[in-house]
Amino acid sequence: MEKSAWRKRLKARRRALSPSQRQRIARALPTRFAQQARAGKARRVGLFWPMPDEIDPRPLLQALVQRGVACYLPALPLHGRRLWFTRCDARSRWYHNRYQIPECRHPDRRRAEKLDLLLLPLVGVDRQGYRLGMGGGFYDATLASLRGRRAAGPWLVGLAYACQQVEALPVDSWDIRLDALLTEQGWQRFPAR
Ligand SMILES: Nc1nc2c(c(=O)[nH]1)N(C=O)[C@@H](CNc1ccc(C(=O)N[C@@H](CCC(=O)O)C(=O)O)cc1)CN2
Ligand SMILES: Nc1ncnc2c1ncn2[C@@H]1O[C@H](COP(=O)(O)OP(=O)(O)OP(=O)(O)O)[C@@H](O)[C@H]1O
Repeated sequence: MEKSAWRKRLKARRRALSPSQRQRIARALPTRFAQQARAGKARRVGLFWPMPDEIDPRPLLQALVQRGVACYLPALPLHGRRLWFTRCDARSRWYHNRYQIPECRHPDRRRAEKLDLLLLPLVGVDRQGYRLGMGGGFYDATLASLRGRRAAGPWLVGLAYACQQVEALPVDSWDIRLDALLTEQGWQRFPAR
């Protein structure tokens, strides 16, 4: 099956969750997140503002900011696909990007390489940690510089509903593999290559 067919199937799965299920899962994320020692130690964490049907990281964002962790949200670049990550705190100025996703402005804007941990949105993920996104190629392009020297970059953690994981997805040469996955069922670590 092609990536486009997988996207359709997996988007339908996450769309089927009820509002009360979504809310329960979102509220439990701060506790779930803290159950992994490496996550608890991260000082600079990249998250995302949810698009419709995606898992909602906002309760986690709020909990981390309160705990003094520096949190960052993706911002689309003017040209190309390499995302910026902008600090999210009381000083941030909010606006909507061209996909109507909220983004913020802040003097502290950095590249993914300069985060300790990056939570990635996804449409699907497989047993090996290969990720299927919305098809924009943004995260793949953002993380391409880390290919082969992953020790230098952030810990790459997919954040998704458990129903988004499947046995195996089609893989292209540019696809990045996740280090771990966090779902409502807990943490899963993928073996290093
Ligand atoms: N929450 C969140 N933020 C994110 C991403 C994401 O997947 N989730 N991205 C990850 O790359 C980037 C934005 N990527 C996007 C890629 C494609 C479309 C897109 O095709 N939108 C269509 C509707 C898609 C649909 O409903 O199927 C559109 O606007 O017409 C939107 C955003 C950066 N921020
Ligand atoms: N490192 C890269 N070099 C060249 N092209 C790339 C790179 N990364 C992604 N692309 C391009 O991005 C397009 C979309 O890729 P893909 O379908 O794998 O995106 P995705 O992982 O689903 O999206 P996203 O990362 O935004 O969530 C591909 O057609 C490819 O041309």
